[in-house]
Amino acid sequence: MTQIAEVIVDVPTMQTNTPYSYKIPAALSDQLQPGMRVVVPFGNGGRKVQGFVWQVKPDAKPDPEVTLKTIDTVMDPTPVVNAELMQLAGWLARTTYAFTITCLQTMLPNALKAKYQKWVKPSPELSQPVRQQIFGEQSELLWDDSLKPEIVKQLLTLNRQHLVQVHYAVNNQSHVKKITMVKPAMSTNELVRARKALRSTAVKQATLIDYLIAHREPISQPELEHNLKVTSTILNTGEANGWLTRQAKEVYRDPFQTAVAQTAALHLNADQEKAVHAICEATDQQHPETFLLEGVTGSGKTEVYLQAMANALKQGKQALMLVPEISLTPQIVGRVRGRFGKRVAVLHSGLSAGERFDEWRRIQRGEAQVVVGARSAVFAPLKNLGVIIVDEEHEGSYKQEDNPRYHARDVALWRSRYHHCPVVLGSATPSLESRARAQKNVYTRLVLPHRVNQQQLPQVTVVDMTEELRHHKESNFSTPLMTAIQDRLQRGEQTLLMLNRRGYSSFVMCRDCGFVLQCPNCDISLTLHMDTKTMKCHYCGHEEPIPHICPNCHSRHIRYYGTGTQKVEQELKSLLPAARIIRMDVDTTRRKGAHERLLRRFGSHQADILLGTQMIAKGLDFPDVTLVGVLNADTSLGLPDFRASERTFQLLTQVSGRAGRAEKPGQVFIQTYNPDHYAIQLAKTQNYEQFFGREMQLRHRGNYPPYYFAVKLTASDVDEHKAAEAMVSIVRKLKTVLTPKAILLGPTPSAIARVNKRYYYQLVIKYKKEPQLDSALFEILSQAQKVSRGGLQIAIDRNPMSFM
Ligand SMILES: Nc1ncnc2c1ncn2[C@@H]1O[C@H](COP(=O)(O)OP(=O)(O)OP(=O)(O)O)[C@@H](O)[C@H]1O
Ligand SMILES: [Zn+2]
Ligand SMILES: [Zn+2]
Repeated sequence: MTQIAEVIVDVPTMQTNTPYSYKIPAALSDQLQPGMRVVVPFGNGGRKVQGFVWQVKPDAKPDPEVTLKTIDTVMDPTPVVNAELMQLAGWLARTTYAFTITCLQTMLPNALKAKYQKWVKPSPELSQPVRQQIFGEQSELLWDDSLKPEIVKQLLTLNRQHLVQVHYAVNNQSHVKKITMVKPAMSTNELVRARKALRSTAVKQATLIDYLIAHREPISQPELEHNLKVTSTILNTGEANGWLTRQAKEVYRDPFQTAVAQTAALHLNADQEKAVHAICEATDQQHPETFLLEGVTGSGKTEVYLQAMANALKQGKQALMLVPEISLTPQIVGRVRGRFGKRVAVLHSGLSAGERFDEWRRIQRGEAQVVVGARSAVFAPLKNLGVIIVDEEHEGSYKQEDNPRYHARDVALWRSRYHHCPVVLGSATPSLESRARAQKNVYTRLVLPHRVNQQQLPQVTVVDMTEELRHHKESNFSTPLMTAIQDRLQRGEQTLLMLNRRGYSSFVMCRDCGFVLQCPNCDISLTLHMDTKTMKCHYCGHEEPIPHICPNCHSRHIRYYGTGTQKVEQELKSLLPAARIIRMDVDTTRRKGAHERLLRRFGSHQADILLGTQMIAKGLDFPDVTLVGVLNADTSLGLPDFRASERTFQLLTQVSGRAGRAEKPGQVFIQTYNPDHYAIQLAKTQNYEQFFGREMQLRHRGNYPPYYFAVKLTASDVDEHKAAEAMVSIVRKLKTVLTPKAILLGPTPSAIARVNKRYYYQLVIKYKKEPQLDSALFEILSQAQKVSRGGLQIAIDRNPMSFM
């Protein structure tokens, strides 16, 4: 009998969902558990790859015909993926058309992801002079970016001639941070004796012994050195003389730069009370119920979440709260920390890899009971969930755009079934999908129809910009909005101005020939960035200097078009020289913590106006903001996508909701060229229910989600022909398995047909029930794997956020 482990291996060019069998070496025989990472040989070259133990079979009877390879080493003392997450990975792979290995890696912090080092070593046949020239005295060489191109070229040739051998090593990147702790190693009496034996000139040593006599508890070395003003040399002496011992202690990196004041639970109003009660009951009865918490902006949804989470903790359970792009909502994180203090772990992309790894370990070891995080935090290894919150559940950022293309909301629902705990989906503007499910009683609807403290919703005015443009030219500000801003400045109240970023970036155009500078790699024009004085491509990152002469006709009449946030800021400064403005966009928030700093400055009244992109629309709760202006409501409306109206309505409602949240009433101006569009008209009255009814009718008529399911397939290749051909043959294949009721859109070139030198073709399938679709898609995927070395890539996106 042999001990065998089924291992999911990490081989990008040969992915499959089937695990490979490996022999377990005797040394690991009763150590190996599912969910541990291992290093295994793979393929004929004996190349080393990382894998996850999927299953351990203690008494397998392997096929005698097959010689099994043996596991090299194990990388973890305990499993890094627990039983629940293993099961979840399998489910994700099946439902998102992804590979299990990709799913497993997505669940783990980056520090635990495989990193490979390529090493090269000389074969015995390699001549001594060449060996000396390339390797010197080293027995092998790390093959990385630092190698000179000549050497790389030479190595490639030698490799083909089998005169050198390349092998891969798996690198463990999970560094645990440690500090040195110092503590006395002698009894007080012994230390007193040692003190007496010192020469009178040994002042520093005397200080150290005095300290050790007075303090028996360990202290960190840096702290001790700082307190006593001694150097490490003195501590070395102390250790050599046996006065003290030093020991490394594991510490966590602290991702929080600021402390927050503790808060107590607020007294709930009747609607909040009802909601909290329902959620707590589901937690207490271990009922995996899904709640849709539909509460207007400023209705106190956060307080409902906090009290539901507190109840879960009281039951000895844990709570998970997802927020969209957390770095964008530091206020929310502050509130959770204010209520639960050190029990909170935070996971988001703003953390360094080390900080993230430490937060993850605190969760895994059960040291954190509350987790707040963005999309991928839905995989936090909490073992005993009592409630899951998905705040702003309609947000598109919960859907991952790359493999595995999962939606965090779906994962949250899966985990709720696993843990038998409720999920709360909260929003002022729920996604149509969720609201439709509540309609069918699949979800339980909870409603907070009023703002807390009986405050009114803000008064919204829609400004017709075509009309405005007749009076004055080319300003970003209509007269009523400008008057309102001036009024706020006089009263010392604050203003929020939002610029709809999409399709609103600046570009340059030649006034003589109309030439617009395009990205050489993508079908999209380059964006002007004044801070770096460059033209940038937002898709592939290409960058070049701003042209001063037209590359096409050599004219000098280049015009800088469009109004990015920078331009609006300039105009605002010239119109209102006294106003203090904070600008918030990708450029001003790139540095770590910048976002939070800017918001703190605004919150403490160091500015009158916060001007920003979509990132200021959500979650902000500033009592003195009484005016909100939307400079261009239309750009998101103009997108040729079925969700364009929904997105626009959500955005306008959310941003309007930032005004008048405390005692003072709020006012909103929405500038638009489509004043009569229903999404804008209904955002004006913040009438979600009416918008829902209207939009559902349109979706029904157009056979769109949520009435239909959808899958989007994309084929891309550097050769346009190959991409198109692949799509055509996929369509041919699909037509043989689909029922006549399925609706195919395409194949067509994607909205941006070329990105980073690759051409994209797509197909959208709308369907209600297609029993054979899944298996057909998996077959397409695995066939694409086999030919993918040629460059063709196939992507499958179930329930895509857009059809573009
Ligand atoms: N029961 C209550 N009593 C007094 N104040 C409350 C109560 N509940 C919430 N608040 C306060 O009301 C304000 C708005 O609440 P909150 O930010 O939770 O609203 P929200 O529904 O999440 O809004 P949005 O969707 O607009 O972000 C907050 O400052 C909060 O502290
Ligand atoms: Zn590009
Ligand atoms: Zn020109």
